[in-house]
Amino acid sequence: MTTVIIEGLGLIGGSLALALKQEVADAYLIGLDQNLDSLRYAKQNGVIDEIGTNLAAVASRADVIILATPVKNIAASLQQLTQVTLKPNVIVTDTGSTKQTVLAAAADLVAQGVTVIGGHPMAGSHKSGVHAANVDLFRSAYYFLVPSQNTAPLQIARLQRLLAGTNAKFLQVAPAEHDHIVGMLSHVPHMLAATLVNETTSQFQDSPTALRLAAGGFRDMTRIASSDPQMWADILLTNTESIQQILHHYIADLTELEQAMLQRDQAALLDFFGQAKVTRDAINPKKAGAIPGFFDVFVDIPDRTGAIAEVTTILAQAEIQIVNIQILETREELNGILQLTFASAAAQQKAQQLLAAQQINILRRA
Ligand SMILES: NC(=O)C1=CN([C@@H]2O[C@H](COP(=O)(O)OP(=O)(O)OC[C@H]3O[C@@H](n4cnc5c(N)ncnc54)[C@H](O)[C@@H]3O)[C@@H](O)[C@H]2O)C=CC1
Ligand SMILES: O=C(O)C(=O)Cc1ccc(O)cc1
Repeated sequence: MTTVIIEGLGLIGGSLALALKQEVADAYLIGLDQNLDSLRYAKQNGVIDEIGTNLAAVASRADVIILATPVKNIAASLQQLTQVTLKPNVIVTDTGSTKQTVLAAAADLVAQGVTVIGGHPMAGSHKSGVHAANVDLFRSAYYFLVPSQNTAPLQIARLQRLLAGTNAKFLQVAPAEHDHIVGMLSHVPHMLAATLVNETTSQFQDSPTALRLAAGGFRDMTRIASSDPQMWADILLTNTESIQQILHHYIADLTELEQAMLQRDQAALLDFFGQAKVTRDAINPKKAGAIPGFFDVFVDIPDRTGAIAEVTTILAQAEIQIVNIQILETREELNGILQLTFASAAAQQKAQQLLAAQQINILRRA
């Protein structure tokens, strides 16, 4: 039996639990969470086998311990584990979005000879909680592994085998390198998304309905502003240095752009937007592994009762799982657009074929 403890049964912990169960035949999962409803839901739905009381009480039984709470709590749990006698071969890993803080908090545990391998799956969602957990969440996404000093390569290979059910692509990096990469690709973009929403709300204070006019670009850029505030506060407080450096570059870039505009420097403006377009066009949106790694189908929905149910029934009958469903109100007087998100390219393609066969109008994009 492989006993796995997962602390934090939210979106990420819950999805990892499902992937582990699928891959590791003898896995026995003990779940811990401050939210009792999540624990009960996880037990009732077979996500875990046992509800744990507290980490210190169950840790000595574990072959693997996965910490999947917000980052500050991960650091606290790593400290807590120094007070427990763990199995000699145990692997302690986490899913936190920042790694220098986590690995620094693990130093005492590592000094005791415990294997600590930081982890960070680069897939997720703006949704949270165990109800949003999905066995396919990490498929084809990158999954950073950040070993501590002196980690035995055999232990890294063992962890990768245990996590093989995620179907993720593992990538080993050092803590500082990790924090800089995700600072650029994830943390600062989240700050910009939230700033866009807050600044716009504040400027539209006297016309609260103006936000409804937001077109596709604003919606695309701000989806991630719906993410969990606690998680993002922790991320900023634990990757401060990398984020500050990146922000300095952004401020300089925006100032330069402002100057080019004020000086009517058309060549500089064309160069600025041209460079961005060339790079953005080269990112293949269908290529998995980017954040968030989702596969969308956009459907034209006539404004009549039951139209959405027709679409979802066709997909349900074919047992195609919809990861997310959203009505886009980009064209208010016309038909609505239904955005259906699937977990894989195969599911996306099958859905497209089935809907088209039923004369449902598939749009190339929203
Ligand atoms: N949401 C995302 O897209 C991604 C998140 N991560 C990281 O994974 C970790 C978990 O994130 P999510 O699953 O999205 O969050 P979540 O909010 O869905 O789940 C976190 C879970 O931890 C529990 N929890 C919070 N504080 C606790 C404490 N002190 N003791 C016990 N349980 C506690 C909560 O009740 C919740 O069930 C975070 O460190 C986050 O930075 C990593 C990759 C992607
Ligand atoms: O939803 C999105 O686009 C994300 O950016 C998901 C995400 C959030 C936090 C991470 O540490 C990694 C991935």
